[in-house]
Amino acid sequence: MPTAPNDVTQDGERDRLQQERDFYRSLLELGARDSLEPFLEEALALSASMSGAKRGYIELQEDQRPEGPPRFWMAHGCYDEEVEEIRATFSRGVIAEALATGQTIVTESALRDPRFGSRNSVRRNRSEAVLCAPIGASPTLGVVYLQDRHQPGPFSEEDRKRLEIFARYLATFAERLLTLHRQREAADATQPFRGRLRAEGVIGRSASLARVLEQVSLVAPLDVNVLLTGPSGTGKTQLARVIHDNSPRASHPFLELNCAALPETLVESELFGVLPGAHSTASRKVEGKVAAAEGGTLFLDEVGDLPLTSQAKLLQLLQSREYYPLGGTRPQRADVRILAATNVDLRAAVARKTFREDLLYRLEVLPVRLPSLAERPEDLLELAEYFCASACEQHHLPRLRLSPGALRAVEAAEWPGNVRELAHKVQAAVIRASGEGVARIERRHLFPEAKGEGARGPEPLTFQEATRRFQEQLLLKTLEDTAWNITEAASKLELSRSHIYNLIAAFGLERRKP
Ligand SMILES: Nc1ncnc2c1ncn2[C@@H]1O[C@H](COP(=O)(O)OP(=O)(O)OP(=O)(O)O)[C@@H](O)[C@H]1O
Repeated sequence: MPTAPNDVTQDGERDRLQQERDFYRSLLELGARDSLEPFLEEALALSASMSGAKRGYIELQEDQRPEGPPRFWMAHGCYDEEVEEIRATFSRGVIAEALATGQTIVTESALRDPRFGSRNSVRRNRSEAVLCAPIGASPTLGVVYLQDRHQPGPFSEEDRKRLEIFARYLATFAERLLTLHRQREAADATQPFRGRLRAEGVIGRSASLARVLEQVSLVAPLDVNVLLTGPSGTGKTQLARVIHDNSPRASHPFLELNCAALPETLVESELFGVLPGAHSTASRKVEGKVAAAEGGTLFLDEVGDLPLTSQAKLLQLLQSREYYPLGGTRPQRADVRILAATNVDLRAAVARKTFREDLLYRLEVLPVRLPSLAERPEDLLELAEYFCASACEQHHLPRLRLSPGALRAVEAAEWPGNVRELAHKVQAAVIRASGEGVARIERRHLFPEAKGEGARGPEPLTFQEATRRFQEQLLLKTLEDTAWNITEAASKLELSRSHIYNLIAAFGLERRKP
């Protein structure tokens, strides 16, 4: 039966109302964000889906310095590795104009627009339809920049009005988040020492970590031995590397020897090398780690497991800077800095006579103690988010996020294996969640072994959450089945295309790389 014109109008109105409802719901979720990265990502996806834009870019200028590079930015509609390139080619001319004037820029074709057509970035990027709205007015906090529509043609007047209203909301949210960010940065106790050190991979902002970085900044430039102590998995090896990287020896080798991983008979040949004829199987010269680290740093992990005979030889090396390779009769000179680490109490080992006291004094000229995670709970969430992002990058997965429930579970759990255990748990959760095709890591992905309620128990599913997950999985499957053809997916699911875009943004779905 043909549809009556009235029905068509009613359908259109219903669709419009539904879209509006979806939009305000997404806006509410956006307003509840408390960190900048997910906020920018969702804000941009929403702006793009609202206007049917293929690509987009959003930036916030923290200090209102339009001439400097933006502190926070995000691109949409491209893979991670394309972002840098795209960011460089997005029209700086259009963005700069919107930032400087506080006015929305809309053009059918930036390429043919006399205001922008001569700009290199516009020509390189062959920018056609562009819509760029400032976020906030006096001061302008940033811009949302949209380019190229899924449908041919320019952005409409309606698109412009909607983006301007949206940018007004964004300004309020962004201001709150920038203030929060500034407060957090001010609360970062490690900040004063990070300026003096190259320690980018060392995550955390607690006062205990700051003390460690302070000590490291003092010992790194000096040519003294350092003993790193602290429980297993707290970052001793990582810190040894930081000491080396920040020392005058940084351009020379950094070598590591795990004293516990080798049988007693091999430790010395690994350390000092072997000359031909040293024993029945030594037919050629084997270089030891001390020689290989010449001019650089040798890190002895689990030094407490070094056999007593090797301890005597190490002591000789530390005292005289000389050593004998196995089978050698002439001493070799060595220019090597020794860093050592232990997670056992070496004083107790001295008392048991399994570790030489004179060696301990030589090694711990400057001891640095790494705190356990329990001593710095304020670093937990940042570490978890960092390991989540690096696992996604390492496994070439779309960017997953830890749900609020998962983050609460991280805080509530105990981490006897410290940072290493946390890193492994988060990595496993990333793999489980991506295997299920969901975009958020839940508590059950982190602690699948836990049964029942409690800190590590699986999250009880509300009807609403179960429905949300079902929708997310169904949408993702349909998108994959249709090779992300939005029109086809919309027709299969009997939804409007804009509804599909809204859902993609709301669930944070991203197309997997082929
Ligand atoms: N503050 C940190 N920021 C980021 N990663 C960290 C941090 N601390 C530790 N890690 C990571 O945790 C893992 C374990 O750290 P590391 O091997 O340095 O610990 P360790 O104290 O030497 O352990 P062990 O005593 O077992 O030798 C490594 O992958 C390391 O990169």
